[in-house]
Amino acid sequence: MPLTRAVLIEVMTPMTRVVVVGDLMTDTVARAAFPLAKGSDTPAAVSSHGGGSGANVASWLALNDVDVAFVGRRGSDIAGRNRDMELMGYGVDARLVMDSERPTGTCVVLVTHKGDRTMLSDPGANAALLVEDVERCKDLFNQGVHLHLSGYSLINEGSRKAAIHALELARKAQMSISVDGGSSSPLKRMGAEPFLEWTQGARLLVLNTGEAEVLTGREQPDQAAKVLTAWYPQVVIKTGADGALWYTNGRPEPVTVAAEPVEKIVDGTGAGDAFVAGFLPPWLDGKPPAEALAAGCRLAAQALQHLGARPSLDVLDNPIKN
Ligand SMILES: Nc1ncnc2c1ncn2[C@@H]1O[C@H](COP(=O)(O)OP(=O)(O)OP(=O)(O)O)[C@@H](O)[C@H]1O
Ligand SMILES: O=C(O)C(=O)C[C@H](O)[C@H](O)CO
Repeated sequence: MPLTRAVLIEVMTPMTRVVVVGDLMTDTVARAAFPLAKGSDTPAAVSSHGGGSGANVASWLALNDVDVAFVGRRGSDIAGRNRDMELMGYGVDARLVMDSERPTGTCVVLVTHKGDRTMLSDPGANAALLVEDVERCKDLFNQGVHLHLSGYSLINEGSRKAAIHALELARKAQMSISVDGGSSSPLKRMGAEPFLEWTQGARLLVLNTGEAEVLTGREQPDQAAKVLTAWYPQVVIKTGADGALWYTNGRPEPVTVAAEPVEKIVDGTGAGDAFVAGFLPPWLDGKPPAEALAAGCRLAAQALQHLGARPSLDVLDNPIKN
């Protein structure tokens, strides 16, 4: 290829390849023998980690050398500063708007010694992501770039308009779009219809089995995937210890891939987000779905083997640790 000025500029200024719009949290993980007896003083291992589904996907993508930008909102507190530094440490182009009124989102994750979990979420600043915040990052929305929208942003009423705006910008720029289901309980409270309507035009929907059942009423993931291809060209359903499946209309059966064996599950938090980050790059490169599913399962298996939703960086060991 002749080395024209245009080629040189392209080589020298790598374009953002994936834009993630979504939630950013601090996860406080407490590992203990649950359930707790009333009035008990139970020993627990408590640690603080970066979290939030959107930020998790962006971090894992950056760790895997994908040019990625993250659009979200944080508080003007130490937790927010740590999260900002952490994202930059991973190599994410972090476009965080600072909220002077709300704290950085926090999620208390209670984990049993077997790795089972319950999460208590306070979205904080995430619930105030504005249309203007997304509009300010308009430069990121270009043809050839992929938008991954964290379903939490759509489900949360406070950030919904901003999430819908991001989808509109991406559609206008003819970007490919993937959306995840957020979480089954709030999705159920919101109802399937609005979710299906707002996310029209997405090329890929990624769900766990609970979210798939909420959206379709089908308990069997393969059945749910078939129903969903009436709305989306491609559907991926994460099936926990079974692995994951991919389906597109017209195929007799979904492509399924078994989960990566994990000897000891330490903490399941963020395994689904790691799966998405593992799946997207080969999928965007046009690799066969089985290959992309396997890459998703591999990254999810990594996430299952440590505490917290994404690997920690040294920045979290600073004295300003939250
Ligand atoms: N027991 C397990 N053994 C191996 N891999 C697993 C296991 N559980 C989950 N995974 C991997 O993690 C991926 C995501 O898990 P899951 O289907 O539970 O989605 P999720 O509900 O979004 O996850 P999470 O809430 O933990 O982030 C699965 O597709 C699989 O690859
Ligand atoms: O594990 C999950 O289901 C999550 O979605 C966890 C979130 O990504 C997040 O880390 C919680 O703040």
